[in-house]
Amino acid sequence: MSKQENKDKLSVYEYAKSLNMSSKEIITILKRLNIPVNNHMSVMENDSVARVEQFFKDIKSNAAAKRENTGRAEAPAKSPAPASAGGSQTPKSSAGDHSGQRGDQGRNVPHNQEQKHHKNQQEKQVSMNNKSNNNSSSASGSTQAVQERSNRQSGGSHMNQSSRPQNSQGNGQSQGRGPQQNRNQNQGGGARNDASRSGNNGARNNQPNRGGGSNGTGGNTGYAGGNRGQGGQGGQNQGQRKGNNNNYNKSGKNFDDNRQGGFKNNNRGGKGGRGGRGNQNHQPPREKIDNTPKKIIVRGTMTVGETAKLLHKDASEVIKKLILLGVMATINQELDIDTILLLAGEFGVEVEVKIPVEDDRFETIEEVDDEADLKERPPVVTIMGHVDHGKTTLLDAIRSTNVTGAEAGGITQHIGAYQVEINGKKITFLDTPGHEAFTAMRARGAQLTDITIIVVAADDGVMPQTVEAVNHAKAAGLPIIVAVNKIDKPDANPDKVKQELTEYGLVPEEWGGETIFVNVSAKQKMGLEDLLEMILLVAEVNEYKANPNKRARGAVIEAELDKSRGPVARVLVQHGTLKVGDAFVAGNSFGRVRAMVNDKGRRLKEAGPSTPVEITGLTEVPQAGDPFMVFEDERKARSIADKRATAQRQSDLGANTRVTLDDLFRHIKEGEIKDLNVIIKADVQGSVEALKGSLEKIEVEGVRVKIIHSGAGAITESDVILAAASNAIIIGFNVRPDSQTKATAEQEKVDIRLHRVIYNAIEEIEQAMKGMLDPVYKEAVIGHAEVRSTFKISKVGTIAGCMVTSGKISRNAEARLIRDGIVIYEGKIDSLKRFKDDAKEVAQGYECGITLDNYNDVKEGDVIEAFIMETVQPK
Ligand SMILES: Nc1nc2c(ncn2[C@@H]2O[C@H](COP(=O)(O)OP(=O)(O)OP(=O)(O)O)[C@@H](O)[C@H]2O)c(=O)[nH]1
Repeated sequence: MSKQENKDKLSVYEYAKSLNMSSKEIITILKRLNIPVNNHMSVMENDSVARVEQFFKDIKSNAAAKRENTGRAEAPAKSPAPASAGGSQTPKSSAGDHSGQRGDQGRNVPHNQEQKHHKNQQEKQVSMNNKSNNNSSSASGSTQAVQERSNRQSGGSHMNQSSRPQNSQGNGQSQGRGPQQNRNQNQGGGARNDASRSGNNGARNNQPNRGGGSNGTGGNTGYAGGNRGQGGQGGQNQGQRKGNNNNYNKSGKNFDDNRQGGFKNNNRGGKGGRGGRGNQNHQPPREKIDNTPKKIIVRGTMTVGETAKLLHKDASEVIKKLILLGVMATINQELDIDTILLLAGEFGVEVEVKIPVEDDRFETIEEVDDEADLKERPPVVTIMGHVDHGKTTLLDAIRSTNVTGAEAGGITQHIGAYQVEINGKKITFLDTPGHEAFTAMRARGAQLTDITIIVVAADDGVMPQTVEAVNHAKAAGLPIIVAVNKIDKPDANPDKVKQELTEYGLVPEEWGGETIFVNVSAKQKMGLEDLLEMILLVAEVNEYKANPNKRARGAVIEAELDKSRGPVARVLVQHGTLKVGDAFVAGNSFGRVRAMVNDKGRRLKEAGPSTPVEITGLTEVPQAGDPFMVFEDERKARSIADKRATAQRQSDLGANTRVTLDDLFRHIKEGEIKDLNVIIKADVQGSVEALKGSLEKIEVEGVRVKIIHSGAGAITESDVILAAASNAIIIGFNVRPDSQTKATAEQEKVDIRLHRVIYNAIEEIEQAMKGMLDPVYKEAVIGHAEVRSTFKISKVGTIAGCMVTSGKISRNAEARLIRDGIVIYEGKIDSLKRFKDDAKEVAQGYECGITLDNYNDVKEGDVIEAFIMETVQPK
């Protein structure tokens, strides 16, 4: 607890995270305690923390007292064996961790497996405490603090049964720990750190997954968890959270492993006593013969009433149990699966969770493999850079010089990517150079690339698209290697390139930075080996790995309809191994791999991670960037493809999933957004810098503005694609998108905000982040007219002879004059005439004369955009 106080003030979110709970749960508790709280970003005052802690304690002690009573009443003569005393459950496999653990402490048995479990247990405890216990040493005092806290949350509760009889035996847990146990504690801590760095803690630790309970990080079982004293339940619940992924991966077998299997395995942890390991030899005999089922199957959330029915209990009995678990519920209240698991555990009922995995959204299935199953794989590289700086030449040069001996002479085939070999290691190059293609793929959800090479011509230096490429690579969070090309040219100046790139955060290693620069000449084939070696170096540092021993998944690089072979897809296998005969889904199409050819034109039977292959056997042509995955049979693949097609149709019609300023606050409130990604385009660099500087200073409740790209010039399609891929909004200052860009933005649902006053742009963002943006008016462009000629008439000014090219121009609309994508005037239309007559409006395809209010510098080729301000229904 004292550690808690030492902490700097945390937000609800951070606090919840430190307890492995959700913000929602903490907010519920705060509300229940009448502590004012707004959302997950609200600050947790020390007092609030203390009260929440107290709340946990109260619940815990209530539960302990209650259990003690029940324990006495139900099993007075129970064996002191720790696990069996814990009420109804003696965990089987996964629960074995907990029970074994308790046993360990008492017995100090240096049994390997049990130690492992023990370690896992510690890991979990520590990881739950990651805020406060980083410094916690092996001293059992601090251990106790750690445990105490973890106990409050979830599985830890079973450790905490100090009030229970069996603990008299197992009290070594935290106080009487022998040296060996202390060491374990340390190991646990260390492991936790590792794991959490990888963002993967539970999963990694879970490796054998036998100990679902202690391994799972799903301590997020809610404050209710504090009550559950039963190890088995704890195990059950936590394991289930993560078990989903782990089971999938570790099995090494394919299909079903991501489904209920995961739950099922872990659930056994919740089962009372059946098959308990070794020393947990006796299961407490059921005291009363009742009709409580041994096992229930849960397929999703249920109301209290439904749960009670399933458990063959009275609703009142269930509600009572829930109160003890810290959940105030009415009969019609929905219970989430975690709570149902807890509840069932309280009644000693095993739960099998059968949540239909959304196979149709298979790209979202996260797979976490056992470290042991991961094998090194070739890095996947994309080449980007300014036009004519030599991307294609470089790709060709690498390809032609680095084919392996055996393959030399083979006919190379364009399959969207190719592999070269150097020093016995392979590198995969995607051979559609350019950041647009790269980001377009990313926008479709395909993250194919590991490393980007930015090609800069040494005689030309950093150009606009070089900067774009750098920003696109950075937005994707990828390592960058700079290939300074054309060094054979007499006017080549590689140092200038280095100098220029420092401005964009790419500082060469020799200047103290971290970016690798390699001088090459694609044309003369100089420096290519260096470049490849540097790629391998980056790959080595980043340890790109994949598990080849599972069903394949990856993404479509490109696809087309071949006259003789039907739909052909070129895919990059990213995980697993793709085999001829595999049934698969690619995007919304499906098929069975009929034939598979590599980039050398050779037929393959199998293709492992990072291998590009061309496959035939599809029913339709998928799109570049579509995810693909292998399924157990064609029937399944067909049904998934169908579902995906339907879902896509619906989402095409449906809501906008991209962030917009109008719904930004909602995203922030729901914790979906940590950074507001922004792309800035302005007429001059000065304005870009000014906007950048001001926007970067904005911070509202921990959410910051992150400028992912900026530049002077019109808003381009590439900007829109980057925004779509990075969930960004675009701010245009005195610039406009052209019509094609606008159409793409509409299609991709990218929010473009155009301003002429910097202050307004900043204020708009700030207000949106605070949820105060309530746009009453929104601009609606009604038409465009192109200036075909101009006439100067004294006293009137310059009349623009125009052709209305889209929509209409209305006399009372507002107008802006655009020259080369840049807004040079914004104001009112002064007069609108058809021939000599005043006109109210002029439609597309008609000529008209326009004068602008107080503005005469109109030139041929300018575009007049007419717009009106419309009221917007507040969302
Ligand atoms: N001297 C010299 N010329 C080169 C070198 N690399 C490429 N070039 C030339 O530069 C021109 C452009 O090369 P590309 O490979 O087409 O450039 P790119 O970046 O792929 O161009 P886009 O596909 O249009 O974006 C060609 O005429 C090449 O022959 C080099 O190392 N030295």
